[in-house]
Amino acid sequence: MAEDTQLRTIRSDGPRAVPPRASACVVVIHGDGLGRRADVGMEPVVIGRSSDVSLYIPHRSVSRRHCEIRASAGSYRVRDLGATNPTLLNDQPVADAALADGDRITVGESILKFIGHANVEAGYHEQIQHLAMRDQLTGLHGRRQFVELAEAMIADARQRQSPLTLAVLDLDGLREINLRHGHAAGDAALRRAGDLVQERMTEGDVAARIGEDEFAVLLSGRGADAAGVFLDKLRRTLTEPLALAGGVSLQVGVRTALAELGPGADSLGLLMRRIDSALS
Ligand SMILES: Nc1nc2c(ncn2[C@@H]2O[C@H](COP(=O)(O)OP(=O)(O)OP(=O)(O)O)[C@@H](O)[C@H]2O)c(=O)[nH]1
Repeated sequence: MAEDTQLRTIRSDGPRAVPPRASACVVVIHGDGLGRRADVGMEPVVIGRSSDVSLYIPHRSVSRRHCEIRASAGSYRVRDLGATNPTLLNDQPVADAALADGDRITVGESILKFIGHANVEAGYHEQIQHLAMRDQLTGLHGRRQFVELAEAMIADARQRQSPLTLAVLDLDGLREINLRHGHAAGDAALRRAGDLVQERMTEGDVAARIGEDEFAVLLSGRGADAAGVFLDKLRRTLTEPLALAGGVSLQVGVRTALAELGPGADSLGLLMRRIDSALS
């Protein structure tokens, strides 16, 4: 404390210049979908309740395809897509109108804010979203985000009748590792598990740390056989000794389970129930 008071205040020209971002963005600031955001790039951002839109708000006051935001000749526009509860722009019904930085767009019971690409707030929202949705240790999605993404993926796979399998890994002995070698060693074991999951998953898959020592991967387009191969390979690398500084070598155990989407297991809840009974 004393040291702090003796530190000289530096002269400063204020915050460093924030480079403008490549695109504007829209972020949910109130109601369902809070914190969710989307960049408005070349493709329009469609906002709605359908799982295949770019900004998904799972609330029944929101139409499946409610409105869209698009870049148009150097500016941005919002267009209502025939929503049951008309889209509002700064509290007024809107059919198609230009957007200005800071405009509020009401979609059902949620409110979104449009943030122009030169606004420092755009970067802030991106970082806050990352902090809120990601597991800070592994960089994977957290449980809440996983549930939302998984529900959308399951709805999509059912509609397209495409295979989908939930694979779960549960590390064994983390408590013991923490006790014997310290929390940093336990963190290293978790980080390695997260890295290996990320290395082995392919595009379209979603991975998350869903519990203290539990990881889930939703394998898109793959049935139980392919998921079994994926899990076996992961288990083999994960159970190899992990060498740490000071000559410490960790041996982590792993239990795995999988559940394929199908009759009797057609929701995330039912897939998780199968996983839980296989792991217990
Ligand atoms: N190092 C570290 N440890 C954690 C973290 N989160 C949870 N833990 C610890 O992980 C342990 C998880 O408990 P358990 O699931 O009973 O541990 P386990 O020994 O792996 O037992 P099982 O998974 O039931 O086989 C607890 O001791 C937690 O304190 C973390 O982020 N880092």
